[in-house]
Amino acid sequence: MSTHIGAKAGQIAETVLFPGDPLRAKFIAETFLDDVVQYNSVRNMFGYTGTYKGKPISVQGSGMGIPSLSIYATELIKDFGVKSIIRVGTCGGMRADVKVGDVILGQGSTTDSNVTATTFGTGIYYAPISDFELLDRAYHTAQDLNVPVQVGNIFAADRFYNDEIDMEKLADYGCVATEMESAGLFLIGAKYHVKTLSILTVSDNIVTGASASAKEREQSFTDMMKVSLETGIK
Ligand SMILES: O=P(O)(O)O[C@H]1O[C@H](CO)[C@@H](O)[C@H]1O
Ligand SMILES: O=c1cc[nH]c(=O)[nH]1
Repeated sequence: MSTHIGAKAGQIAETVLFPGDPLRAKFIAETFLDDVVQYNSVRNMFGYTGTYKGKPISVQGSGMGIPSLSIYATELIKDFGVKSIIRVGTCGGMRADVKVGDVILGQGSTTDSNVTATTFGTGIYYAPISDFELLDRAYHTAQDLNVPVQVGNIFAADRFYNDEIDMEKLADYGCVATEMESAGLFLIGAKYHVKTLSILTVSDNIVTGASASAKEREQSFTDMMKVSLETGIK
């Protein structure tokens, strides 16, 4: 048991799917996994281990934002020996052609969070990137499943409600979608030499104002979930 995860040693698989919403973790476990055991309910940040196509895999809620995700990612790695973490998240499309329901693979993540600056000090603008092997696997898995994906730079924002940032300029420089965790996850992956990736579904579009409901965010993004599960067990 760690400070925030009430699992016993050996209860968490080496590969973890990592949605922000703990109810999305519950949905993935109950919908796709066999022989499921719930190992965590501390703070209602649900965590489950089961098997997918006979292979062990865990699903753990991360909460929202880099500070919350960092707690769970660090404990998964340091206290439970996790080797691969795949974020299974929602995001806002930053261009009009990035539509609700589209699946995005995070190649790298730009951020306004201080985590990169406080890790390396003044003048170093570290560029957090995902693990290429996981990215490559997810890309080809999506092709096999006939799920169209876009691959790109994810803007991980510290604030969900934010009119201070020039999102148009970021989009012009290649940012595809915005969410709140990827840069923190990729940074922790680099620190502990653990594989990390973000597989995201567009839940709304910040240019057009299109939006999915909370129920859809929790349950209906099954393409992303299948790509994540297949990537996780390969
Ligand atoms: O749906 P999740 O995975 O929580 O991801 C997105 O949704 C939350 C904001 O509504 C933030 O955590 C953001 O990154
Ligand atoms: O963090 C998020 C998640 C979804 N949509 C956004 O615009 N931001």
